[in-house]
Amino acid sequence: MSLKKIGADLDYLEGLNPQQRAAVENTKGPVMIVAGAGSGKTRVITFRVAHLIQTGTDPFNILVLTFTNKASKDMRERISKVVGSEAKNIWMGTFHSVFAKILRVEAEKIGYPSNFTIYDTDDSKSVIRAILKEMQLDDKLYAANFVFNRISSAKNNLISWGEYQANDQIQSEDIQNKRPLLGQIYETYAKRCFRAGAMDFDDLLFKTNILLKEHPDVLNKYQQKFRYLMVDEYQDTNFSQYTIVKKLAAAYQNICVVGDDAQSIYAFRGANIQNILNFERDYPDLKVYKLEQNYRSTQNIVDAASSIIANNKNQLEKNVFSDNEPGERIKVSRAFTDNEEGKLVAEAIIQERSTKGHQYHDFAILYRTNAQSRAMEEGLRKLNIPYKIYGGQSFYQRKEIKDLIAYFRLTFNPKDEEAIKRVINYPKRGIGDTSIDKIIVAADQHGKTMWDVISNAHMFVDGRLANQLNEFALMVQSFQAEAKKLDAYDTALFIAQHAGILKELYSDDSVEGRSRYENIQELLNGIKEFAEREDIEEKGLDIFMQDVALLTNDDKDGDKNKDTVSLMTIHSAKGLEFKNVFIVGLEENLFPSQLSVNSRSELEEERRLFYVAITRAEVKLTLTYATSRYRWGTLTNCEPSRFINEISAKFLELDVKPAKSNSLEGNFDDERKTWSSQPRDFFSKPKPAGGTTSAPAARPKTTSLLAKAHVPTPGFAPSQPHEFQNGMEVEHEKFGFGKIVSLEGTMPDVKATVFFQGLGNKQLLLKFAKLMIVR
Ligand SMILES: Nc1ncnc2c1ncn2[C@@H]1O[C@H](COP(=O)(O)OP(=O)(O)OP(=O)(O)O)[C@@H](O)[C@H]1O
Ligand SMILES: [Mg+2]
Repeated sequence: MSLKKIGADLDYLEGLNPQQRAAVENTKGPVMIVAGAGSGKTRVITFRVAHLIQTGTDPFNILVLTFTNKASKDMRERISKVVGSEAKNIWMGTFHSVFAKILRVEAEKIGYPSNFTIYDTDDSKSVIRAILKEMQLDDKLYAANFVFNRISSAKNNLISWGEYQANDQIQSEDIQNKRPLLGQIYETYAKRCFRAGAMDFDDLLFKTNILLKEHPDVLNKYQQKFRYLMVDEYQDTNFSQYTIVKKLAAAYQNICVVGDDAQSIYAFRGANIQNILNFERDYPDLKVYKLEQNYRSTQNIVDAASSIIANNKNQLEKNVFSDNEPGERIKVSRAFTDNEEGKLVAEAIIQERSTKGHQYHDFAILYRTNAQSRAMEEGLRKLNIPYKIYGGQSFYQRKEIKDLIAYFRLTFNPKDEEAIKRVINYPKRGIGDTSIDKIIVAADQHGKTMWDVISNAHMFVDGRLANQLNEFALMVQSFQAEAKKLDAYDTALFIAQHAGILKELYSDDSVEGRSRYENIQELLNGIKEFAEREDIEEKGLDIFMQDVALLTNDDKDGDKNKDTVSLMTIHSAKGLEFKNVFIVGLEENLFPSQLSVNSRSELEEERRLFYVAITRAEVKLTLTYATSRYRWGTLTNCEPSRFINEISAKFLELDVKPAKSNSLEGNFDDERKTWSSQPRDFFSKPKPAGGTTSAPAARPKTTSLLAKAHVPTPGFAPSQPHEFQNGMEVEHEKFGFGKIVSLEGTMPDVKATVFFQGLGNKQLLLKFAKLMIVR
């Protein structure tokens, strides 16, 4: 055991049970903890790092890999409470952010500029679409999404394009699937990215593997540097990540991984449970610690979670118990529509908050898909409940933000072809698609990059186009010159002004235009904050840009201290905990998702997702479902999820208000508020599977009233006449309340002109606008 630093305080060890403490103090050699949710795995890593530092390890020698940026930020904060400011020197972050940082230092060794661009998923798909167009391939057979996933999965399994093409099994698979050209597309894609000095997300790991494999000196350097490695959420690592960890740990073998196979929810992205099993094989000296006590949740929640996961065949055996109070039963609530579900959750939050003394930040609403947040938001807004949505469309994914960032990217990496394509004609400068095609053809013909052609335009194209390109090149060069002199904020402002973006957005005084302008201001404010930070020395825009492609909404802390309800998908809730949790949309074909119900392995993954969701709750858990909901523009009948049925009845309390027309009611014992004599049949529905209809059988007699108050009218189902009329008062998700001025066209393309207070007339296509009738 390592020596205690003189005077170091080791009191924190008191906050650990004997198994946790052993795992914390045993810092040498390989350690693995596979244990259930809430058993303190993350706590062990946190305390272990603190302990290493308190007993004399240099924080620069510690590498901790977490699943989200937020997780690493929280962990660092907790460690700093024990070790003070030394905590900032720990290498800690997601795989992507840590290895992007290392690649910036080492990029030239593998032929990349150190200021390489990180292509996000949109950029990658745009490159793929361009390639498909050039190769004149059927974009249904070779859908960009499909091709992207195929390339991604090859990279995550460390298969280069050369190996892909040479692998007989892969080739025959592709031929069988009538897509024999995937290998060639992969090759062109990889070369295109390389020519643009760009790496996609998967490259950050794939190229790290290449770097460590081909440069033993670099491998050795990082093995010496990272003498202690720790990985949280190890069950969700893919092969590429597994290999990096294995290589780095090879010299000292001080590696500690923690995870829970029952929470593996990223198989669709290549995560491989095999990595847990391999670990035992890789390190024969492995010490395995068992954590069995759940400290997070009430007994009811823990036992219900165990009863759910027991339905999965494939799992490692674990015991879990809670010493906390038995707690309340899990509440199951039914709504008739998704909008009513939102209302019901909002009302429950108000009530729970006043009866339990919880604050808004103690509540989380978890859903399977981002689209479900709309109904929740509406419910919360109506009761003035403050909330924050995590994930979803990131601030950094908005068009105007990406446009300005593309100018920044171009400034530091003029080879970046996706950035060129994005802004060469934005704001408009008369360089249209035909001109862009000319640039690409010239670049291909001469083996040059697009930037070579643009910056020497007169050598490659003639006349007017050459002049326009020359002007564009001079502008970018002026940005480069300013970036050398100015700090991040002044450079960014200079670019926003001189590229014409600020003026373009300022002159658009529509609601959307104004909000885009505000978003640009918000980005500039963020850059200003960065430039004014005192804890960093280099304040150039290039430094700010390094991580920007990896940032998500959740990393913006604007409202960190606000007391808000959290809304997020279950995938983003991993590792988190809240006193009071709502899991909404527990319906067949939504959760479990429609695509998963035909295969055991996918259904088991959905069940693990449900297990993750349940185990986020500390004291109170509510499950909700709607009997009808709008999906893809039509009202759809929904059945309660099979997952509710899988929870043993003794853990549940049903709150399904009497509704004579609903077949569920017959089984519900209203007085005892519990299961009837045939609990397990309770949710097995005799009704036909969720077909689409405008008058679902399960809806209550009050349908017409509800329709006026909450339900989007089924008017925009293509085959039906709509219910809108001139003069009707309606509500729009974004524009608020308005009045229909006129209606034109026939279904499904009826266009409504609606007058909104303060905004004037707006034309909306009924089939997309999701207008609700108020009166
Ligand atoms: N020995 C302990 N004493 C008191 N509280 C503890 C102890 N161990 C863990 N906890 C608390 O229990 C909760 C769950 O711990 P933690 O988040 O580390 O679990 P986990 O195993 O990482 O969960 P998950 O699988 O969901 O990521 C946290 O609030 C943590 O502070
Ligand atoms: Mg954890």
